[in-house]
Amino acid sequence: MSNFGNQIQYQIYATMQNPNPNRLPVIYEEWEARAREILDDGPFYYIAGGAGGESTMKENLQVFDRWKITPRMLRDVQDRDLTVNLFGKTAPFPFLLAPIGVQSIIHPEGELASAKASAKLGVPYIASSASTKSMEEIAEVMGDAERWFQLYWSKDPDVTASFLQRAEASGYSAIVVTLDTPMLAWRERDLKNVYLPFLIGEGIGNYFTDPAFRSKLSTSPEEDPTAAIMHWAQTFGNPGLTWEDLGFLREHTHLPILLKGILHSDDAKQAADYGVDGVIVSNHGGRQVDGAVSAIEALPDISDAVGNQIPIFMDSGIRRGADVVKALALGAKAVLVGRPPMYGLAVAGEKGVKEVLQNMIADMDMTMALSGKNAVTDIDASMLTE
Ligand SMILES: Cc1cc2nc3c(=O)[nH]c(=O)nc-3n(C[C@H](O)[C@H](O)[C@H](O)COP(=O)(O)O)c2cc1C
Ligand SMILES: O=C(O)C(=O)c1ccccc1
Repeated sequence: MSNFGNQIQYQIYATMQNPNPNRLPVIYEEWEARAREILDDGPFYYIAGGAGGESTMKENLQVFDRWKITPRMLRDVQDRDLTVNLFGKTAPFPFLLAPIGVQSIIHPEGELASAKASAKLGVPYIASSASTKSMEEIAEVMGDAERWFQLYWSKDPDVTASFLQRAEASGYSAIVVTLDTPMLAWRERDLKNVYLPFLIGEGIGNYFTDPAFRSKLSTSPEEDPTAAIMHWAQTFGNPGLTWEDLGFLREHTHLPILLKGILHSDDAKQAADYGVDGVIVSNHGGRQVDGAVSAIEALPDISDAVGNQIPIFMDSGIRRGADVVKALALGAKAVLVGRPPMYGLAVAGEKGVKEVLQNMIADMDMTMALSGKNAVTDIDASMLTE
């Protein structure tokens, strides 16, 4: 039990008595604006941009406003419980760090900085297949802190099997299989800026260190990086996959398997029928299908369909504490945060990631308390009206 939000709020006001002109932002939009000042066009828009005309990306934020919380009074919210049970382990908060590739384009320390910040807070870190640092390097800086591995299911089954084996060996405790990105979408900003991080050798740390990947090259990535990058580009995604292929993953890992990118309740049902351990309702931050339904809009149907069978997670548009409360009320067990901590990374490295996460947790805690709930697990749809 805690009053996390009050403590963070107190800390902020305590330092304000000694104002520092270089203080880190508090407001989400200011983090984004500071990141914009720091990063060049290519990397900034790689992060901030979406697919096509970015209508889904905008919708991801706007749809949260359709739902209203009706706060309840006199319900003893002094000591609150923010913990959630994730596959048999207690997580301190209903938050995970979303898998984000190529963090070296944001900060020189890349994934190591965000992984360390997550580890310090106890927020599970989901390492992307497309990390610039290898999954083993990330694991090393995290000690025994909770971490999951996000799989981009390669066209080469040997590479997929090798990634699963390496993830289990280096202490990752769940596999997140991202299904919405068998290829990168039409992203106008990146095409305009002629910017694709992989072509300059960023975001392929897991592949260049992988024995199965290396065994398919006639010259090593160190001798001929261009050939290795070309081979990566040809095998990175697999648009030929079907539901029947899920058995391959089960054969190659003992870890819980979650499917990321689910937006239709029939797909969620199919996932549950295939024995998958969880789903992540997500439209990839509006980066894949422009015009796709927002994740928060898709969540209630999916919760109705499979909520009592498997845990449901959600991302795409979480910016503030109230967004988290609404997502939990609509059926998510926990949320993934993506762009906000990445702006923190751009502005202040590890410290920035920690600050963004901590403030969002504090905001969530206080919104929950002021709405009349003293435990994350008590948050339900009765709090909301449309
Ligand atoms: C720069 C960037 C890179 C991403 N890389 C990955 C990735 O490697 N794997 C993945 O599953 N999702 C990736 N995502 C999607 C996030 O995991 C998450 O779904 C998305 O950021 C949620 O939207 P939001 O950040 O706007 O809330 C990426 C997102 C961004 C912004
Ligand atoms: O940019 C992305 O959204 C993404 O998911 C990705 C895909 C491949 C490599 C790096 C990131």
